[in-house]
Amino acid sequence: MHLSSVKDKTATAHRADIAALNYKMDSEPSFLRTLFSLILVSSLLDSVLSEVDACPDTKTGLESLLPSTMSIQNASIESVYGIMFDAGSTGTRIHIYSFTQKYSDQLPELEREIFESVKPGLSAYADLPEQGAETIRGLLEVAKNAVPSSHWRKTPVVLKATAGLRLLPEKKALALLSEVKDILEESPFLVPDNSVSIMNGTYEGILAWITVNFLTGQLYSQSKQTVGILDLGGASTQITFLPQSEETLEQSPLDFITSFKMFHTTYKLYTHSYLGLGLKAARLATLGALGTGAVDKQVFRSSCLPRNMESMWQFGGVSYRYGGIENGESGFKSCYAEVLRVVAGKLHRVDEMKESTFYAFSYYYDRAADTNLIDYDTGGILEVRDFERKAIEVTSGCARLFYFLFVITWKALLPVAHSSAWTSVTSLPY
Ligand SMILES: Nc1nc2c(ncn2[C@@H]2O[C@H](COP(=O)(O)OP(=O)(O)O)[C@@H](O)[C@H]2O)c(=O)[nH]1
Ligand SMILES: [Ca+2]
Repeated sequence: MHLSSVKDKTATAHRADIAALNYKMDSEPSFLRTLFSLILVSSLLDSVLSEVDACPDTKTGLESLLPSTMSIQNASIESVYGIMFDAGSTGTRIHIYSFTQKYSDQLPELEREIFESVKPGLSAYADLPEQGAETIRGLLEVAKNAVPSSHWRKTPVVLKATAGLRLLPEKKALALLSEVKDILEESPFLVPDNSVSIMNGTYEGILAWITVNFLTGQLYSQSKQTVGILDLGGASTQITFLPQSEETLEQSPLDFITSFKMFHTTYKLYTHSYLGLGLKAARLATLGALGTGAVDKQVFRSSCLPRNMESMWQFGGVSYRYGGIENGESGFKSCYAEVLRVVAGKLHRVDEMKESTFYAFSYYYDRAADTNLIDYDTGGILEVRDFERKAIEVTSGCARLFYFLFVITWKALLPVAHSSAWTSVTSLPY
């Protein structure tokens, strides 16, 4: 099964009837923008999120994650606003949404989204929580300009952190969140209880799956041919799909299967977030630099890099020197073996994925576009083996820094590393 995919390059706001939820990819080319918005808006509803339980066979209130619940606390027939921070491992992004509700008995429509981002992410300020929280203050200024002052006090603001903070020692993560909460509370916006937290990896996967499948029309179609999702972030990677085979349900680890009820249907999803196997965290592990902190003058070497290459790289607020192995091995084969050691024993593979269709985004998209596997503007359809082919190509070519990044991207696909699996690479535009 093929799916076309698009990348919405329009940075400008568009009108999208998210209430109707009847997007078809052909008829709504900018649906991907809406897609990410939905994930985030769903997350705005913290009370709802707290009902989602990752335990197997738990019925949840996920119906209420749908836009029908977006008439949050400040609903009226005028515009309503919501502010969502996505505190990712590589950057913090603010999404400011406005909705309109023409008639009080109708659902609100997404009218506009304003987006801004800063780098690095909060986790880079693990030892400087106040400074980290200041990055939020800057983004809140954008929100103050976007939301009319008459609406500030009724506009909820929520921050969800992902894998960067999950990887930090709890004390440091909590210190950051507490500073951030203080900054939000100093702002003129509405700060609901529990508005600043770390989102668990299972929610992250489920929300992305729900959103993609709503927007592709699968959840309310008769056939319910849902698609899986693959999200490759900086510090974690999520895979979520609806198993068709009993074998998958029976043979998967218990905590990979999550049940929830939505629209009178119970979904049993396979979902897992691999913490530490995001693109950047996996690269650190391959370099042997994970958890070493700032090591002065040490150069972390890998056969994934050209022999004579040496450079600096930053992740999570730490600078690393890294380079190739002079007079040593270099190239795809040895690089592959190195990366294999990092993922060995950590990945769960399921046979039925061979036949499945996935939507892949984040670094899957970025790297595929960077290496011309897909068009940056329109996305494309790929098979896992296309990533592999490209990895071989760039590692055996001239000294391209890319290739290190690339092999990891490909390895990170291993949860679905059956080369016949179709992957529709899509982008969630900024
Ligand atoms: N298109 C788009 N991509 C995003 C957005 N936010 C994050 N990304 C992508 O996510 C990747 C970075 O992951 P990040 O969220 O920082 O790390 P995580 O905490 O491990 O999920 C990059 O590929 C980004 O391009 C967004 O709002 N839109
Ligand atoms: Ca992310």
